[in-house]
Amino acid sequence: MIAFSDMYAAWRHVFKLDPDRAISDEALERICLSGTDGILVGGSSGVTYDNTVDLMARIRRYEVPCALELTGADSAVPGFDGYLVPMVLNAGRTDWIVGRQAEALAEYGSFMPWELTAGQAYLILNGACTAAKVTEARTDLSADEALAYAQLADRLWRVPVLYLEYSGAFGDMALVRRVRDQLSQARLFYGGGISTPEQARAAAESAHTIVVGNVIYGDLPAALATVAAAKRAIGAGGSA
Ligand SMILES: CC(C)=CCC/C(C)=C/CC/C(C)=C/CC/C(C)=C/CC/C(C)=C/CC/C(C)=C/CC/C(C)=C/COP(=O)(O)OP(=O)(O)O
Ligand SMILES: O=P(O)(O)OC[C@@H](O)CO
Ligand SMILES: [Mg+2]
Repeated sequence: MIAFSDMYAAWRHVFKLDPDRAISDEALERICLSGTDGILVGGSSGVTYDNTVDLMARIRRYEVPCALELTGADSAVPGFDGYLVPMVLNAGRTDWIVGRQAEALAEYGSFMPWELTAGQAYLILNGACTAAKVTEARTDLSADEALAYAQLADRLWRVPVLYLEYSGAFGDMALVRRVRDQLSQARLFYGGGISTPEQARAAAESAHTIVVGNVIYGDLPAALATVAAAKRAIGAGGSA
């Protein structure tokens, strides 16, 4: 069996599916057979055990790797290929950085499949997205501040995944590249506003892994077209 760390280290393109949003069987089949490297299951609100287990079971009809972003102990469903635990570096309150995670681990840590689990340091840079609002993130960062948060996660905490989150808006690719270029060991995930092949390609040339979410629900053909574009991108994806 392939280790989870080897699995996500090979991801250049993933789709993010939200358990709280409806998707037809036909659309799900096209997503799972698209050639994407993996499916991330996660959302900022309305994620429950029932809607997560339901979505996982539907994705499991296909061979595509599938990981869960753990946003609450209540929705920690067994059976995924891997688990990512978000910690929001620029959250307004410490409970979104380490507090809620520590509370969940105090209660359920002995049940954690650690060999399938990785920490995921989020830097949220679009103040209008749900995750920014929920965590009261300080998103008006200078480039130097963003780079400092990235160094903290990568070099001090040695978190294996750093996630630049612009959910709903296409981000600053020059900044994404600067962050990637200074990383020592973390893999850089970029997500936010990718809805065209050109954006997918630019993002895939700037980050190691790109995450495509909302466009799935608004324009499925556009979402599917991001896969080939990311795979054609030159450079970044192969190495952390
Ligand atoms: C694995 C398993 C079976 C274990 C069993 C034992 C068990 C229950 C262990 C507990 C595990 C654990 C450590 C849980 C901690 C969970 C927790 C409270 C984590 C904190 C998560 C966090 C910081 C959430 C804030 C929001 C955030 C960063 C979400 C990430 C996902 C995201 C940004 C999705 C995009 O959201 P979307 O809804 O699409 O947003 P838009 O509206 O902008 O589109
Ligand atoms: O939904 P979009 O804007 O594609 O962003 C993807 C992902 O980063 C959301 O967590
Ligand atoms: Mg979304």
